[in-house]
Amino acid sequence: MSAPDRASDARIPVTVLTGFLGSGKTTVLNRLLRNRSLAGAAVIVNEFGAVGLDHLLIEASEEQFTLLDNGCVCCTVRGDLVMTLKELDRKSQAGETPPLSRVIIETTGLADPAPILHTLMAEAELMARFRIGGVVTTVDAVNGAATLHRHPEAAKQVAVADRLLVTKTDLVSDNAFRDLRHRLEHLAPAVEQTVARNGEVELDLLASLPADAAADVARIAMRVEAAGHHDHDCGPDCHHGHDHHRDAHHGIRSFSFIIDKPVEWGAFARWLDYVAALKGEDLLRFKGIVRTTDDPERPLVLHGVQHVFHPPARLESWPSADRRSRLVFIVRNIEREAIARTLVKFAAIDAASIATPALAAA
Ligand SMILES: Nc1nc2c(ncn2[C@@H]2O[C@H](COP(=O)(O)OP(=O)(O)OP(=O)(O)O)[C@@H](O)[C@H]2O)c(=O)[nH]1
Repeated sequence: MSAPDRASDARIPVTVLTGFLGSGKTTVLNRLLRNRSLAGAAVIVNEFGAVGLDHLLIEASEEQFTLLDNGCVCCTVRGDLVMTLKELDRKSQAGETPPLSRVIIETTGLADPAPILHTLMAEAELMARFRIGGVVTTVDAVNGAATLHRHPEAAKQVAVADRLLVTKTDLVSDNAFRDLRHRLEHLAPAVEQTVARNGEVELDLLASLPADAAADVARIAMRVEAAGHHDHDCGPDCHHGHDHHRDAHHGIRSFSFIIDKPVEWGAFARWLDYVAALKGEDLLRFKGIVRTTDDPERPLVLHGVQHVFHPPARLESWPSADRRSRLVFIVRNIEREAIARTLVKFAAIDAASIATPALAAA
């Protein structure tokens, strides 16, 4: 099928928002969604792990929001993505939801965006209604260089970008920032790099991406290929040649804890310091929503990305009826049981009040 003439292209743009674990995708998304021009946008979020927290932290209405948490959108739930897009379009055309102006897909931090783009572009029926509205990739200035070195998915995310958003520049030196910029220029030549501090981006970011930006399959393939060939200096920790599906069996995995009783923050914070110090590099991502004894009605939201633990943020109220503490880990070579033992020992949490999601649901 030939693509419609761009000048009169009335298809709905689909923007892919990607970037490695904890690099700031949700922070950027929330900032974008506050913009009134995105009122008619739908958001599809794909989460890695059994217990997702992003759906609680994304400031989108229920009507706007779809969570795909049954697997990764670049492989196992590609079909779900296609079905979700078709359903969003159907509802909007039938007048069941407001007219659809745009779709934003937030990938998991481990996703390879190229297969996602290929999936969308391969569906003629879908492409009659939607167009690829660009790929925006967040790169964390603190962990970015090491992550690009160790995780080929991260390099691919950069390689297919139409815009790079460098986040957390407030936490690094000018030299480190300059080095990262050079590295990004190397991986994605001629792609504009923008600083996005705490998610702050220009209001028309998505509209400013080139029309049908990433629709050139050959260009995507070339860039992804190039990204794979740049890291000649891989060290022993490099995961080149291992896609995340194999990594899921060779080390990268997700597990969660649900804690019934409120936790004492002092002990809990000491436990976090301990885990970060001991497991930092292999603790790829930690997210938590925590009920503390001192203020149980206002949960704390916690984010850790490798060695960096961001300051906890206090919510004014619980985002859903479930008021139990929930902790999500995405790790490499760390056993759930090892973390569970430290929770009991350092955070002084009664082992009986810690559950796996499956047990908790029972
Ligand atoms: N200091 C600082 N913190 C930031 C910045 N951008 C994001 N963060 C923090 O980084 C943490 C992770 O941000 P998220 O937006 O959840 O990252 P993400 O990419 O959506 O994470 P995953 O989807 O889990 O991979 C949060 O604590 C954010 O507040 C920034 O520019 N500066």
